[in-house]
Amino acid sequence: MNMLEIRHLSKRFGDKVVLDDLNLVVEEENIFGFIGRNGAGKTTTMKIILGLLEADSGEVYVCGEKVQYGSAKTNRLIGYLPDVPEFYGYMNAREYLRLCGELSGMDKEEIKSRSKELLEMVGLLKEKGKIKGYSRGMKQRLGIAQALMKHPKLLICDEPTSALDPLGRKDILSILSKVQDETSVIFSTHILSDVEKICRNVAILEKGNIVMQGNVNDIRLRHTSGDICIVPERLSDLDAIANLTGGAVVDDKVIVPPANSGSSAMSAVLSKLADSGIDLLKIEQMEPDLDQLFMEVIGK
Ligand SMILES: Nc1ncnc2c1ncn2[C@@H]1O[C@H](COP(=O)(O)OP(=O)(O)OP(=O)(O)O)[C@@H](O)[C@H]1O
Repeated sequence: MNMLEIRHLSKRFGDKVVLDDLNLVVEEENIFGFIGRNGAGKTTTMKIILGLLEADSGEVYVCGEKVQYGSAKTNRLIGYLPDVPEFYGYMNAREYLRLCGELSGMDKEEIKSRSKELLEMVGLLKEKGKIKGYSRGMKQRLGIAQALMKHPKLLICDEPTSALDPLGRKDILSILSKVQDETSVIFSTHILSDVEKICRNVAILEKGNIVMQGNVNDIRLRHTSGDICIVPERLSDLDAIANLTGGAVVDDKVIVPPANSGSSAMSAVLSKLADSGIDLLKIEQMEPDLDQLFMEVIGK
């Protein structure tokens, strides 16, 4: 079943078109990366999915159920972590989760056991202090726990790592990796290295539309330049390798473009080097990282 289906969604604010006939399907899966630069329309899309914002046209389905603007019915299926989660600072984490559980109609025992389980998962079980003393990373972790209280089928996280330092980001990524066993996650961000670490599939939102979508590894393979990078054990062998393969010396490696190595690039290069007696540290086909791809697809 599709966790999320967006059909022909359009939204403008005044004259500004933010979403322009947007179509997107997120299947039941692990972690889906929703990528777009600042102002691309990620938060707008999420607010429409949550029924908090009215679309001009188009439809959104969560687990096959149609989202109605102003109705919270489909939100029982969704856990939401906003980009800047708000809390009652005078409470501690346990009190806050208890309040969230009570407001959503969970019974006492369930609240107790689920809170304990989630606080343990996000590393806050032993934290007794008030939320007002929490770091941003701790608040994001508590936000994830709160969003998961009612075992949602889909967790939507709006830029959960953007304001965090590298350690805080690492914590959140590792928590989301654990969450995926139980819940599909949509993870919006403009930090592509985070996406590469945990997402299997991605969609890139640009100018109100999805300009690229698919499996991260397939996308990388599709866009590989075919260049082969060769790193010799001895730098003195660089020129000899370049001569044998038709490549060029770049810093401490040789880059062989595919045109010089025929259709089966790697085996052609390997056979040219086979009898040379040159020892190699590394030989690999180069793949672009998501940052490069992102710049390519948004035309920068
Ligand atoms: N209520 C509003 N009224 C007018 N313009 C709005 C409103 N909400 C969003 N916008 C505009 O819509 C565009 C998309 O905003 P949105 O917050 O969805 O982007 P985003 O991809 O989430 O960006 P960011 O990464 O900066 O959060 C922006 O140009 C923003 O200024």
